[in-house]
Amino acid sequence: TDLHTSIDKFQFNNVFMNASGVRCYTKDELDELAQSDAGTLVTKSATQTKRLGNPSPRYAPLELGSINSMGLPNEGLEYYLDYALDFQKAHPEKPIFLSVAGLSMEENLAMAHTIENSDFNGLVEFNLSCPNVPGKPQTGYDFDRTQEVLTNLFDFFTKPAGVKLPPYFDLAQFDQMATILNQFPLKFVNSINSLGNGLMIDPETDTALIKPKGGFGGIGGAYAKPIALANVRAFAQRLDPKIQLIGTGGVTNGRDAYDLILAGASLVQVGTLLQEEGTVAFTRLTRELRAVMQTKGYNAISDFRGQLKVLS
Ligand SMILES: O=C(O)c1[nH]c(=O)[nH]c(=O)c1I
Repeated sequence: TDLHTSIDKFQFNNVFMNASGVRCYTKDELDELAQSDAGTLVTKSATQTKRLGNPSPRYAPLELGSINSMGLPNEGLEYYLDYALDFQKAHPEKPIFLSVAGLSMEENLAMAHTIENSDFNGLVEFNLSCPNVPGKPQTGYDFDRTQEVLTNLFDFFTKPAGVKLPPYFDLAQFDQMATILNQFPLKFVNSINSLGNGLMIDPETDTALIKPKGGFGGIGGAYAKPIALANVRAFAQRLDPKIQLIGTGGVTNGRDAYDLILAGASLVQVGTLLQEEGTVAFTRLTRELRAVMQTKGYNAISDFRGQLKVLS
């Protein structure tokens, strides 16, 4: 069994990669991802200039996942673009993802121009779903703004791109969002980002676990699995087949990854598990996914991608 997969013209030798924001802030972290069994990597969502983000404690592991309110700390777009340009020279066989998360439409368009005018030849992930910047509502929950940002973006942007979406919880929202996304030359949709604005409590002190926003933060890990599966499946059923799915959320073992692929995912991103287990998680996930595929008699990801059955 092999785990090679593709998005558009880009080939990957393994279906696993990191979720943006996890172990991908610095060159050293990115190099460690590149040296792991992951098929590729994505950089931390960038803003035009370096950000320190929210005050700590801003991340906490939970019994069934994690809570984070990092607040978009990052080294700035130039840092990650420089890394990407060096990386593609050294590893032409491994296309990577550059994630951007502008705090305004103007910032997103300015960063898109910078990337468009560069020699970057990988894929760009426009993060429309950061839940943790105080005072900044998520673009992904504002359909008119999403339509506007994508319209202005694709007026000039020609490099391969996709969007990172928040979880939706209503079928009418899947319909509305898919109708918008189908209007644009997107190569992929990455679903889901963390479950926005969760809250967890320290039992010793009756205090919110993390500091920012009175303890409100995005929830990841096993808590997110059923929502991630539904979002990937809903968009796979609604999007133009030219737009492929990246599945993110709730991957703790090979079977969780298998399920996201059944739902329609062409790549599987790992967040909380990677944060807690380290890049060795990709070795275990690869072994476990191969084992599930073997049991089912599948040799390739394409044998079962999107083949979720329903009861008739
Ligand atoms: O707080 C963050 O930095 C963050 N945290 C998340 O859980 N998702 C995001 O897209 C971002 I930009």
